Amino acid sequence: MSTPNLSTPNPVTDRSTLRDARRIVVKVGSSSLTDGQGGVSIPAIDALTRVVGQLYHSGAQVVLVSSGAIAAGFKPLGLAKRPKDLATQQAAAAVGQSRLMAQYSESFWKHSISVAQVLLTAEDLMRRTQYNNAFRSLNRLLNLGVIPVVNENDAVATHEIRFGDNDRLAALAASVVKADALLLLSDVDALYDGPPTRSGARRIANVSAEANLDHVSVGDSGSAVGTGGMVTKLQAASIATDAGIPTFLTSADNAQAAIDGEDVGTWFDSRGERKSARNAWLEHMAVSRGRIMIDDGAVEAITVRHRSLLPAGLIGVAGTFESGDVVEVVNSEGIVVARGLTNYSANELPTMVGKSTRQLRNELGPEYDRVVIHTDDAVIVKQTSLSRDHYD
Ligand SMILES: Nc1ncnc2c1ncn2[C@@H]1O[C@H](COP(=O)(O)OP(=O)(O)O)[C@@H](O)[C@H]1O
Ligand SMILES: N[C@@H](CCC(=O)OP(=O)(O)O)C(=O)O
Repeated sequence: MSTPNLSTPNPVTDRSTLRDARRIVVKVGSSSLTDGQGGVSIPAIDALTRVVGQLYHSGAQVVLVSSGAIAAGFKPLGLAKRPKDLATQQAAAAVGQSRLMAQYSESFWKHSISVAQVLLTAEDLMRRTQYNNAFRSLNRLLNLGVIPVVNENDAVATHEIRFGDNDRLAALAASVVKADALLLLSDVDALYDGPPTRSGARRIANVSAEANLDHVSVGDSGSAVGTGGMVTKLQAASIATDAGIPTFLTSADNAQAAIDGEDVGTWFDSRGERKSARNAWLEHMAVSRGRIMIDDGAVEAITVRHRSLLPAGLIGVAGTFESGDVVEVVNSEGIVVARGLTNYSANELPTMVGKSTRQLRNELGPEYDRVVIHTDDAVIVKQTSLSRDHYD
């Protein structure tokens, strides 16, 4: 595994981190921005921009990840409720997104703040060059004193290339811009140990390790416009905290209290080490082109001893990839244990399976005296059983 390029000695457990964050990603859900009938809620956006504006004027750089395009677009299209089919959702998003942006521009301008619309698809973060572009553009906007308002590019995103939820998009954006904190604002004031509609559900104030979630049951969205419910918020918190970014979940109404360090919401501690953006990209965003299957000895070597992957540990290869592409490394049961950049193509690897580097050098020449995946080009994947990608 690569050595993280930034490190903090202890996990960040202090709620004042939010107030002190110099760069922060704030994500707000559809139900907190729209009126439920398919229109933008001006009072809600005014209230949000007041809080975010205060953060900004205290010296923080803020990226706002805003949902609500679809929820703000169905009334103007004459629809009574959120459409279910993709084409109508795309149409509603195209209409709603411009209405949302118009309101953001007006509300933020009352605080002398300019905003910029940044629409991303999952693909923009999957390919390394596009990922670098996204970073460069967001970074420049922030340094120019602009608040980027990010949403998924719903008007063109198809099922295949969709994030589908802005919670994970926000966590990935936080990693892209190397944020100090992620603030998730929803219609619920905290994570509860069960859906909050269940009587006796109790607030969880702090999550310091994934084990704290063992007794927690989460459900779908409680509103007619939200997507993902609490599941995607926990995924987002996991992505961000794993990348060294502490995460706070509360309601839009509690945003100011959260920033003031009050005992509201749920605080997710970062897991100590700050991951390099490259490793976060490899683990969560990069699209893999194939799979390399390895034996138990190789699994131990790369996941426990952090060694490079040698051809001797290979047991199989699937997919179509070139040298330099991202591949998943799976154990003999097909469970993904790592992701990394391969030094060989899918055509070259089958002849190398199980052979020592010396044997390969003798048989194929000195250019085959290389590891399959260098430890600096790999990330170890925890508890992943499903692949996100598909191969022929
Ligand atoms: N364990 C839980 N704790 C808190 N909320 C939960 C839980 N399980 C399900 N939920 C639901 O998740 C909803 C928030 O998700 P969602 O509607 O997608 O919000 P948003 O639109 O803000 O992204 C809450 O309104 C709540 O009904
Ligand atoms: N990109 C979509 C929102 C997707 C989404 O995650 O919504 P939400 O659960 O309200 O944060 C939109 O703008 O309508």
